[in-house]
Amino acid sequence: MIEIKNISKGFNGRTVIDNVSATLETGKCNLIIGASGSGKTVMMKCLIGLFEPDAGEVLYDGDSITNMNEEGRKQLRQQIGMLFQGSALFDSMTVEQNVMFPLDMFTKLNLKQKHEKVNEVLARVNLTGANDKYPAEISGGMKKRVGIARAIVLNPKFLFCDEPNSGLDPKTSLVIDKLIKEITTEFGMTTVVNTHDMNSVMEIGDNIIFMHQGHKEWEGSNKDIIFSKNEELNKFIFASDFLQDAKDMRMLEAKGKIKTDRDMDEMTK
Ligand SMILES: Nc1ncnc2c1ncn2[C@@H]1O[C@H](COP(=O)(O)OP(=O)(O)OP(=O)(O)O)[C@@H](O)[C@H]1O
Repeated sequence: MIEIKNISKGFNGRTVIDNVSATLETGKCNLIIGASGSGKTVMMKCLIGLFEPDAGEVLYDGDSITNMNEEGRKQLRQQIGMLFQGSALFDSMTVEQNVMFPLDMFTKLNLKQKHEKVNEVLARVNLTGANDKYPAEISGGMKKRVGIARAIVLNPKFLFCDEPNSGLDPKTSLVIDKLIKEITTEFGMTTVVNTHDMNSVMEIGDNIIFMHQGHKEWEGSNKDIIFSKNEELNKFIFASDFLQDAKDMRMLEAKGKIKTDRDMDEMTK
């Protein structure tokens, strides 16, 4: 579990994160959503300790990263897996070498053990046999899966995914979303996803934090979102008329006002 307690952060006298508190739960996909510039990336950097907040603190399973010394942070970082926006694979390394990298850096496993671990995580992301390929030889979706394999190879307790669907088609995005959701449950990780992909929000949003102009405007699940009356959230989510119509339909459906396909036909006559 990650607890965010009254975090604020500013640059050059301008507040960018304004007194945000939230609880990011274990075994769940916690999404940080919001328009461009709303503070999602700054928030994520405060969470993983890349930025020092001006006020407030972040607790990992009760331990405050804000007050941790360098050694404590180093140990914590080994429990954190990161999936970067562009996958951030090393182009000159094979898939296997990319996934093995954290094992080389942070463990004393022998080569046989490292091979076993790499093969185990590659199998988990459905990339068995891709060991010797180079990033340039695989698709964007496969690169993300290699990125996920590398992020989970040290069995992290916390997984951070920055825009995991950027550059992917909707079908491949769904595969990546489902994979993130599955491994989160399977390994009991606290997963934090920074996104503005509405499909992801609806698909994997167990706990959604909506950022607006640096503050937490709304919090809820993908089940709550459709009924939210928050004006800013609705403006953000239902930015197109098509989505607004879809929301109206879903609400009628949920209230039992649309019962059959024939009713739907009547309504659209
Ligand atoms: N290092 C920095 N120095 C000064 N201002 C910064 C810095 N990093 C971010 N900002 C400002 O903080 C605000 C929030 O930026 P942030 O990158 O968190 O937005 P975001 O919600 O992640 O946007 P996007 O979806 O486009 O990535 C922006 O106005 C940005 O210009």
